Amino acid sequence: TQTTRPQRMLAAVQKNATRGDPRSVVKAIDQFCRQKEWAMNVGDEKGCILDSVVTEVNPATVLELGTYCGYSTVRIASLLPSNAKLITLEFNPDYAAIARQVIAWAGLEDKVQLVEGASGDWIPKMKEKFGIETFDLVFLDHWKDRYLPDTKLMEECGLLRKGSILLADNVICPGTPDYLEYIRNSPRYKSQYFKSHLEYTKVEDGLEKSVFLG
Ligand SMILES: Cc1ccc(Cc2cc(O)c(O)c(C(=O)NC/C=C/[C@H]3O[C@@H](n4cnc5c(N)ncnc54)[C@H](O)[C@@H]3O)c2)cc1
Ligand SMILES: [Mg+2]
Repeated sequence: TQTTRPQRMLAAVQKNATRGDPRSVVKAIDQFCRQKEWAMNVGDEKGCILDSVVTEVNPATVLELGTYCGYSTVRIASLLPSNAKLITLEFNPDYAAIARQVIAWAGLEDKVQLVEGASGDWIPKMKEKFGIETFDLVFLDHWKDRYLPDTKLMEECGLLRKGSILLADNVICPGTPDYLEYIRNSPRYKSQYFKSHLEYTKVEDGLEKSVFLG
């Protein structure tokens, strides 16, 4: 029977990466996507920008929207201080199952809580279910038409504090026009665009980093 692309990506990790070595997991996925099959991971070029933002923020609490196969989950978690917590939401059970194994291969399961469910359902439960007051960093990389509603939901649920950072993937390609318009014109955010390329291609894309001003 035919395997899926995420299954083939996981096989590449288990074949080429060293257990417990997050950087080798990231490298194995990037090699798979460059040499074998393109997949919608944030990738190595935008991944370096992600790494620099995570390092600069040094967050104690991180929310990732859209785990997919766990590539950015591993990148982020590998840079977190020991007591930090990364919650990642994924509503596709097949992707979630692959991501759990990728995260485990990297040896990061203690830093990551993968929640199988929809962001719209789980954002309002963050305080009661996980004891989260606010998020220091949010990485948005799920369906592009959910960036804006979920950002408004996080505001309404009081999950953002003065200084919380939102980092959004794909603001050019596929594009998130309504989110960009809102976040760049809202007096409650200070935004900065990091020009880059769509993962594994020469097409323009970029990350939008926004600071919540309270
Ligand atoms: C035209 C065109 C097409 C594709 C591309 C290339 C391209 C490049 C990229 O970096 C991309 O991130 C994407 C992209 O579409 N990403 C969507 C990613 C979704 C993942 O998140 C999951 N999910 C989606 N909504 C939710 C939700 N509410 N709650 C919980 N999980 C959710 C899904 O289950 C997937 O695991 C596409 C470029 C241009
Ligand atoms: Mg993306």
